[in-house]
Amino acid sequence: MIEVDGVTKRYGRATAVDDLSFTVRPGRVTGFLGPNGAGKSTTMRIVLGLDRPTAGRARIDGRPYRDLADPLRRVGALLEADAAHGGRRAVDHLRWLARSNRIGRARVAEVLELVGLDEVGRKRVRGFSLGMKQRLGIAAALLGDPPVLLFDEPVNGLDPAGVVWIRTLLRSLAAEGRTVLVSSHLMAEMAQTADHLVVIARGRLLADAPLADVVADAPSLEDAFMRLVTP
Ligand SMILES: Nc1ncnc2c1ncn2[C@@H]1O[C@H](COP(=O)(O)OP(=O)(O)OP(=O)(O)O)[C@@H](O)[C@H]1O
Repeated sequence: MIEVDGVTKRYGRATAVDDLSFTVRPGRVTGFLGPNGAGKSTTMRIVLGLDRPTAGRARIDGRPYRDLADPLRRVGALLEADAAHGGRRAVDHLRWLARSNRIGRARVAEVLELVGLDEVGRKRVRGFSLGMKQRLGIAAALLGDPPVLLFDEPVNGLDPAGVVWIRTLLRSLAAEGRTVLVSSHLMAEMAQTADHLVVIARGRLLADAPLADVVADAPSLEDAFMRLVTP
């Protein structure tokens, strides 16, 4: 479970997140939607302890990120595809992450296979396409087999087969009882992937409801979204 509780984040005089509260529950895919600059990435960074809120707090399974021992075993995240150093081999990047969280080497081979990178694991990351880097980021997120997962725009750079693959993966992670929060601008994709939606704009909560409720009176999720975010 992810709890965001009265979180505000200001950068100077600009308010990126404004007294935001919501809970992401296990066993379903929760889509995190909002226009550019709505505060989605900032919120995810705060949940992951990468940014400090100006007010409020965020918890993962009841604890702030900084209190988690071996955090990769508690929460996995894909924030940006370029997190691995270009000069590193994919397998070494994952081994280094695994070692830092007391995860066995066998799991590295497992996640490489899971994301379809087993054949290129010994290649350097700088030669990877954006889609391959995205898969490597997903492998890192899954490394600790965590019950909580956050994905920021995971289908960026993926070809149509990759988009279907990530949709299937997210759905199966939720079906296994994990907590899955995924941000996206692709409404048609979200309509096929998410069970529940959290919609924000200008850092404020606009909707926290089942997908079916959000689209109930609209021809599509895109229409429902535009209605919600248009002031
Ligand atoms: N480090 C920073 N310093 C100053 N302003 C920032 C910083 N990070 C984010 N912001 C601002 O905070 C607001 C929210 O940004 P954020 O990246 O969280 O939005 P987002 O919903 O993830 O957007 P997008 O969909 O475009 O990725 C924006 O106005 C952004 O310019």
